[in-house]
Amino acid sequence: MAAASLKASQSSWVLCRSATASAFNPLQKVKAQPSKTIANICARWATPGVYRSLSSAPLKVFVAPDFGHRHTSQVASRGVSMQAEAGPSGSGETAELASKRCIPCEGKNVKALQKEAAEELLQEVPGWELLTEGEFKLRREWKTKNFLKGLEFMGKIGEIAEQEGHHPDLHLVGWNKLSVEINTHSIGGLSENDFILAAKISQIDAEGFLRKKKASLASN
Ligand SMILES: C[C@H](O)[C@H](O)[C@H]1CNC2=NC(N)=NC(=O)C2=N1
Repeated sequence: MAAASLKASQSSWVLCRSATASAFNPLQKVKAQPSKTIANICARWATPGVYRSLSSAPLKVFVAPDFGHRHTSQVASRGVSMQAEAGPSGSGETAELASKRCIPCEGKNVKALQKEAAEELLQEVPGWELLTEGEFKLRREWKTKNFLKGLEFMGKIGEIAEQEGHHPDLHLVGWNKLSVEINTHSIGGLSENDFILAAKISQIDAEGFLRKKKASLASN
């Protein structure tokens, strides 16, 4: 699963989540203190994520969903980025998007998203990438445990697509490389439907289908 790379934007909130929570808790807002690193601020939660050590300008960092609790001191002492993987629970924004329903693609209400709007919504579906060569699309890839698990995972995705009446393009190549591409065929581009479908797919508990990926430490 592609690691979620999180964007930091200039504002003053650090958003943390409780590492003990099994399900996603409402994000805990913690005022960023320029003097402390985000790791220290979130030490109590120590959720792995892409942390940026606080420069003078406080940063807003959405902490990626954790994939198992990391040792606090490791995070605090390093004060550097820890690359998290977008997990099944996704962020609070993913859950909100996933709670929506796709609207009929043939309706006149389906609006094509411009690039800026698509990039904004992309922040709510960590792990997905935006393709802008030709028709805009969302794309995500996984390495599955084996070929049959890949087909099984595709089946789960297919069930959601049928429920939503909105369908992705599914590819399973090289026996275990599963990739999903989504856009709205009726408009030849991206609509909110595509992000809703991506969010719902991100909510699938894919643990049983995917090869385990070792989390890695990366410098800031
Ligand atoms: C009739 C049927 O609902 C439409 O053709 C739906 C089916 N699924 C779809 N899926 C996607 N991704 N885009 C569409 O425009 C679309 N249209």
